[in-house]
Amino acid sequence: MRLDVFSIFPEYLAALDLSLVGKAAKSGLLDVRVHDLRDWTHDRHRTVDDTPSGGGAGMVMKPEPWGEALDAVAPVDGPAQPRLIVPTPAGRPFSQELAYELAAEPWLAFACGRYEGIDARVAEYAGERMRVDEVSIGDYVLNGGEVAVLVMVEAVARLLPGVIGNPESLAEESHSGDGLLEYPVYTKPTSWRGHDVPDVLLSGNHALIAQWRHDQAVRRTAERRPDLLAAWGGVVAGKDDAAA
Ligand SMILES: CC(C)N1CCN(Cc2ccc(Cn3ccc4ccc(-c5n[nH]c(N)c5C#N)cc43)cc2)CC1
Repeated sequence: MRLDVFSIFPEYLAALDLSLVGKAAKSGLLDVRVHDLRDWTHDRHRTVDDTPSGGGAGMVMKPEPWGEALDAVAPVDGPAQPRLIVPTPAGRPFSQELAYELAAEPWLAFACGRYEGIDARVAEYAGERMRVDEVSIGDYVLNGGEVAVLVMVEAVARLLPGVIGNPESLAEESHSGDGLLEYPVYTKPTSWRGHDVPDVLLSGNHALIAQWRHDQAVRRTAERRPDLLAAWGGVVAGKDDAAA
């Protein structure tokens, strides 16, 4: 997979050189290219913003640098086009489902806006030749799209074959698989500062362990994400499961 990221703070994306995404890039599973949007400005101040049409607070990102950047990186007459992801508070919710969908794409491009956002004509223009998704990572306000891109790239990259060591763990995660939050995890020592690993996990009885983990997942989901529990609609083994 090829990933292009456009930002006026390219150093913000240095985190993509680290850990899981960094290893995937070094191994050739990912081709990550970060671009400074100001490379497509032509004035002395490398201007990327201007006042909002119609008035209002703040500044809006000018369309010209974006148009030139997209044309340079994904030429109109090129052999392929990326799927363009534009983080915005007004976007469709990012989800594990969308992460899986994006993980199947050969080429993604991310447009990191700043100020009050990007001139709307940029998405319109790009939409004439590539799929454009305006996406939000949650109902809270950030100052720009870079953090959202780091979130989405990590969520997508870890789904790519060969990126994480144990693909089986993907099936048991929250927001994947059975729709429940995952159960609490423990490791050694079995007793730590007066807190013990639950006995069932030391029993060696895999059926009991599986049931306990399921019950814990249902309880956690009921406590923290009742909306997921409703969607899950699964059979709760005992009436006390969710309350246990
Ligand atoms: C009335 C008028 C003055 N208000 C002006 C502020 N408007 C909302 C507003 C607020 C902040 C920003 C800053 N910003 C610039 C690019 C950008 C990309 C993503 C996000 C972002 N925030 N939260 C998320 N989940 C995001 C994602 N994904 C934020 C971004 C952009 C836009 C609401 C209207």
